[in-house]
Amino acid sequence: MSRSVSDPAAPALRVDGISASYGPVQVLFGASLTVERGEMVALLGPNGVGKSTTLRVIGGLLKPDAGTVHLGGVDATNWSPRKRVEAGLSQVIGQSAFGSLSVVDNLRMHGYATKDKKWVDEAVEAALAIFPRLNSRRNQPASTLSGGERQMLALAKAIVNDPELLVIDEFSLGLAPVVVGGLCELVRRLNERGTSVLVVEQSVNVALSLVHRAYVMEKGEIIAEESAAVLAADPDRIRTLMLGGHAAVTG
Ligand SMILES: Nc1ncnc2c1ncn2[C@@H]1O[C@H](COP(=O)(O)OP(=O)(O)OP(=O)(O)O)[C@@H](O)[C@H]1O
Repeated sequence: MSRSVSDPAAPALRVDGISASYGPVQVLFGASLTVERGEMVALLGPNGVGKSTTLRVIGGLLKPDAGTVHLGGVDATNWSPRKRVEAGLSQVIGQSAFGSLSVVDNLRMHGYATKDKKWVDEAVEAALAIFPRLNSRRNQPASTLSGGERQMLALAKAIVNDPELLVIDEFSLGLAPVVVGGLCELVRRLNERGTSVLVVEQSVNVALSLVHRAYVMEKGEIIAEESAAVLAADPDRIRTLMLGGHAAVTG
């Protein structure tokens, strides 16, 4: 499926009624969410409620028991992870890199889905230009990078993919606030260029300062959906939701 086949009027991502399990243990119970084109959305919730599992289903790393995943209006539920990447999905999950390869080679490898290798070279340089710190370590093995530098590399890889939809799991984890600020700025820039964004983020403040809209998940279900500005203005409600409170939403 090439990117051009997707429907420009359709949402970048539509997850509809997803249920998923690890062996006999069901983790997701009919979760639904949408990311419109050009939108930045957060998926929030307490630990262990199924946020990362939702991202795994979106990326094709876990097959759902029920429900569908549409990318750009096209049913991608049964697509391989690779086909989803080719359709414009880029995921930043953890800080995985090929440790023995240099920063530059890690970035080049990430352009594998792109046929235009000249474009990949340009994209690698453009991505490195955004991160001078990473650029100064361009020929160093990825295994020698600090945590913050690895997150920069993970986002730089996403840029090389030039994604329609960027999905990020926990980019602020363990990073200094100044680094997180820089990463947020980069995500904003990508979004301004047209990339839609879905982010799972432990820090509610970081997430709400970045996104337009947020969903809150509890026990594998979406229990609230709100504009980020409305949610940010109501710290009591955020606290209740993040502690896992159905009552706060329905009441
Ligand atoms: N590979 C796995 N095998 C079995 N159970 C798993 C696996 N991965 C996650 N789980 C379980 O599924 C549930 C949901 O996990 P998930 O990682 O999706 O939650 P989360 O909301 O992302 O949590 P956190 O915010 O702590 O990262 C948890 O109970 C977790 O222990």
